[in-house]
Amino acid sequence: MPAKLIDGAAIAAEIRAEVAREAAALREAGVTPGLAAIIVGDNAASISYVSMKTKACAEAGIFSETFRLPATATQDEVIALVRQLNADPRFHAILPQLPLPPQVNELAVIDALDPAKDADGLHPVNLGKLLRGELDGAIPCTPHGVVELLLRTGNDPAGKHVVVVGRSTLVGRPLAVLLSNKARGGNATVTICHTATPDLAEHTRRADIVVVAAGRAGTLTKEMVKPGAVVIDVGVNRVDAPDRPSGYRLVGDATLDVREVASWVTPYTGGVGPMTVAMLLVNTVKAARRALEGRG
Ligand SMILES: Nc1nc(=O)c2c([nH]1)NC[C@@H]1CN(c3ccc(C(=O)N[C@@H](CCC(=O)O)C(=O)O)cc3)C=[N+]21
Repeated sequence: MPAKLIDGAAIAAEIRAEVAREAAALREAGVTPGLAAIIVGDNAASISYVSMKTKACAEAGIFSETFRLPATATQDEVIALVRQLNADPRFHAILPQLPLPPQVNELAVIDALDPAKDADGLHPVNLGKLLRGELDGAIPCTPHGVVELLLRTGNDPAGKHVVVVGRSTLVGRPLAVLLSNKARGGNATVTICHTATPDLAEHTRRADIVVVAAGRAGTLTKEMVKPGAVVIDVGVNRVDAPDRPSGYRLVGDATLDVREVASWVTPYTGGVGPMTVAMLLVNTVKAARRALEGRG
């Protein structure tokens, strides 16, 4: 039986509707949740992603504004903008869209954020809280979205063996922490691998759930998946497609044939991507709630 496709777009819409109800309650209490997005330069993908995010904010009743700096902006200029937004009470969350130009150190920009306004959950204070199992702060959006996809398709990771392929600070490592925490969405047995792991297939074949977040097409193939396992594909890779007007198409880190053996898989689009956006909105209303309750 072919795998069922996980409808990330539908689950994300469900979460955005929950966020909209929370945003309405916050407005009722006198606080309009606000998100500030920062784009440095003219990267077309960044502009498109941020416009998806601000559109999602508008639909959920979250105020948002995008701040643009030229591609030549210095690190000090970016940090000055972050500090200005840290002090601006209209914004409860700040999103410096990545990647930043080479002259700007991304970690330095993230470190300059008020941890209470960290939309992505990437500030060291929030990553540290995550490691301590304190989940009241911002949680990295893509890992959080992966956990919600599992929970909301009846694939609670508790008691399962999850193999995460990819060790990035953005996805793989925070995901492994979330899955192993003693909390909702956690209690799994977690193995972290990467593309240089010897005998990667030996590990992935033992998994009840495989999450591929390696950033390389073809990382996970059918032979590497246990029959009936769940496959979550976080990868976004461009491959040449001369037949397309754009000249490329997007594929994940898993090959399509994993669908012949898995029980559930995420599609290349409409899977994890829309969840990343939904969880950004979750972090924004959580930050507004903390500010309202004086926990900011
Ligand atoms: N500070 C920061 N935070 C981020 O969360 C962040 C970032 N920088 N930089 C770039 C990556 C990428 N990212 C995506 C969000 C949504 C989709 C998404 O919804 N994709 C659609 C397809 C959209 C398309 O066709 O391009 C889908 O999967 O169905 C994908 C990728 C967030 N990122």
